[in-house]
Amino acid sequence: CVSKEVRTSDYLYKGKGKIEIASYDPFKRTMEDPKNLMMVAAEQAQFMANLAKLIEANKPIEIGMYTGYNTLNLALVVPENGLVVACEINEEYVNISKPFFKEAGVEDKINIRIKPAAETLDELLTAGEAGTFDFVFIDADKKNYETYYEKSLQLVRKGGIVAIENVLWGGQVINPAEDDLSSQTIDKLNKKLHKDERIDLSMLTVAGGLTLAIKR
Ligand SMILES: C[S@@+](CC[C@H](N)C(=O)[O-])C[C@H]1O[C@@H](n2cnc3c(N)ncnc32)[C@H](O)[C@@H]1O
Repeated sequence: CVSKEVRTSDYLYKGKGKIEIASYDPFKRTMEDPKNLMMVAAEQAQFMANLAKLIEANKPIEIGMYTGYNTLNLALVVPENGLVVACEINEEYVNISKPFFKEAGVEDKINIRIKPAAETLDELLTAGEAGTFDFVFIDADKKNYETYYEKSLQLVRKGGIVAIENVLWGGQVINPAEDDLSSQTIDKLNKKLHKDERIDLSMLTVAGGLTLAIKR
């Protein structure tokens, strides 16, 4: 999520950290939304786009698109024949995203699916697309994180990356309260990943905590 402390972020954004497309700045537009803390930090979006570029991703998935800032970053690095599948449940957010996808000239590289993300992932699996995706960014409802992780791991190829956002959840994962289901779910998933032989794991203290699970 975006840090409330903007000074160091502003310093990082100077140069190539942040996307501004002609007159339309998706980051600025999203900052006008009351839920803007949900947006990924610009330096994190940049990092993940570079990572996707590094592994030559041409089929990423974003689970929880919100206003599309990170999806746009991904769409800009996939090749001409690439396609980002963007999962979002809230049509209002999708409508905010569309003008800047169009202005950036990447609207044809983004397949927005407005429905619960688990359904979209099942559709992709049923369509025989297991093992064909390169990069998944999980950033939606916490209670379904484990489901998203399992389905994503099936969908990515060997060497593909499943990135998971907010894995430190404000530090609450260290000792989750009894009534804090989100922290408990994330903590359980973090512990599972530490023992998961199907992946190589890297957990970064970027923003709210970012896990990179690389499929073996
Ligand atoms: C933290 S925001 C995503 C931020 C976005 N990745 C970005 O970087 O700007 C989480 C989003 O997930 C969406 N969401 C919540 N539950 C969902 C579900 N079951 N399926 C699809 N999207 C969902 C919310 O509407 C919200 O827009």
